Amino acid sequence: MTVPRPHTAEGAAALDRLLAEPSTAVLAFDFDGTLAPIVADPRDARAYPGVTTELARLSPLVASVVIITGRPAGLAVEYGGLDGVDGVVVLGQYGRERWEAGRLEAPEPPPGVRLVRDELPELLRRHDAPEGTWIEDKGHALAVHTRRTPAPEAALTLLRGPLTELAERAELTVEPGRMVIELRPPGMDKGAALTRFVTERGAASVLYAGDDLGDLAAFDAVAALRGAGVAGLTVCSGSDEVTALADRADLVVDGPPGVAALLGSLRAALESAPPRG
Ligand SMILES: O=P(O)(O)OC[C@H]1O[C@H](O[C@H]2O[C@H](CO)[C@@H](O)[C@H](O)[C@H]2O)[C@H](O)[C@@H](O)[C@@H]1O
Repeated sequence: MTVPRPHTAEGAAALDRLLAEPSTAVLAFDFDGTLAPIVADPRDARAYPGVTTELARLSPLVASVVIITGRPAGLAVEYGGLDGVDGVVVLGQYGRERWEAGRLEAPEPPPGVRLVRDELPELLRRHDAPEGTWIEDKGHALAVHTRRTPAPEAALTLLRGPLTELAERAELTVEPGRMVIELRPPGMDKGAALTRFVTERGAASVLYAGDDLGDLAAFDAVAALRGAGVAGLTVCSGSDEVTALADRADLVVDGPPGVAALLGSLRAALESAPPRG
């Protein structure tokens, strides 16, 4: 199984560096839509078959494997079976939380989160949110999901204005995503989280794979890291729902099955590489 070739020169150079010097490479992944297929109920999301095993085999071959997700870190660990991946780090809630070796670090949520928690049900009633609209309370943030309504895009359009107004009053950030609008604390995003982690590890190369609008900040971070001499490869887990990432990515694969295949090909290439030295 050969590793698919990125279609950009920068991406191809980063892949070559990653394969030549894996011990200085960071492999970073989003969770939903990238490692786990999108499902109607967020509580049913699980890693695509084979993904966790491939991550576990890749982890000792590279500097670090890190998951950067909008999910609470503990939930991503549970849904992804990530406690079976030695050395993995999970940066949850867009980088506010850090899970590593079974320990979770998280700051207190800002007071605006409580305000949103208190007001959101009444706001949805007042604006006739359709049947199927669902509030996901993530402790540090709240997400309003419309995937299970009869017309998810129309429901998002209906709620976008009122949710933005509430977020402003609560001094929170609006994070749009796949059939979801999240109200979350400002001051951190996946780009800042990725930059901090790559710098902490002193990596010479980074691969970042994502599928949703929240991953664009990480793509921006990869571009900035290139300017600082870190070889960067962006991978889009492609879908019909979000096209903005495919336009920016060095490599586009076919959703979580494509990501799983990419992991397998990387692992096979690294395992078969002759020892260096
Ligand atoms: O950063 P991610 O790991 O991609 O997490 C982003 C959000 O993903 C989840 O919602 C999305 O996946 C659900 C399950 O497939 C799907 O039902 C929903 O429509 C998607 O928006 C999650 O529920 C959010 O908390 C995450 O922030």
